[in-house]
Amino acid sequence: MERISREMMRKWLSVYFILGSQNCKKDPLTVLTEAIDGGITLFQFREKGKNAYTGEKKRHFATKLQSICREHNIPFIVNDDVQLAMELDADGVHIGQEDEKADIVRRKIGHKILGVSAHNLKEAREAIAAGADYIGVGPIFPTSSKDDAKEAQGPSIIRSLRESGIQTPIVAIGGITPENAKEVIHAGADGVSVISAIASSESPFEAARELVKSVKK
Ligand SMILES: Cc1ncc(COP(=O)(O)OP(=O)(O)O)c(N)n1
Ligand SMILES: Cc1nc(C(=O)O)sc1CCOP(=O)(O)O
Ligand SMILES: [Mg+2]
Repeated sequence: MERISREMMRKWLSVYFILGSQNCKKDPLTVLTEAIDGGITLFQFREKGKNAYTGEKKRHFATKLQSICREHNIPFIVNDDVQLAMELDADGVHIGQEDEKADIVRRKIGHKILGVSAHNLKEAREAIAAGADYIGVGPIFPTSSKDDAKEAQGPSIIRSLRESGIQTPIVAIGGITPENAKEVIHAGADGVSVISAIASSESPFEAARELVKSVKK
């Protein structure tokens, strides 16, 4: 397996859905299936926070979500837990500034996809130097899905990273909805990453479809 190309990475980032059991009003497997039918392009397993599964329950839950992704050719990314990603032979890992160091993770995962969170130009440059395939930039808008989220920076952070010469694929995250998704794409993001816009929707299928439409416009 080779490192993913930037072109393919940009396509996969288009509508990137993140989910954990704690985010769902209904059965998470149904939510993921509906979201895939609605057109999501990438999936992240993020099982953390209050009442999150741990140990064998977490692993078992992850394998169920991974099977659904495999059936539909949607790459499966694991948040934070590099060991789980390797055990499951996931397609990649997403880590933040408080997680294991990106260069160490890159060595552990070989050519699997590596996503790294960055909040400014310095972090973005370091992530890229360490081998990130994409960077996750946020929160763009206020979010209630992450307890320790930083202050929202608005789409201008994406524009500023692009103007500073960052060409690595970027996905915007935090408070993104079908209504504001266009703004971050116009600012230079390759895609949008969401939890609540899909997971808290009455219809994850419709929500995903609306996001796909907004990102394409
Ligand atoms: C696509 C994407 N971007 C950013 C994050 C946030 O990662 P991190 O800062 O490590 O925070 P947690 O998600 O681990 O709470 C992400 N998960 N995905
Ligand atoms: C997981 C995560 N990371 C963020 C960051 O800023 O790095 S914001 C966030 C939560 C995104 O959820 P929602 O789409 O419901 O706002
Ligand atoms: Mg993290």
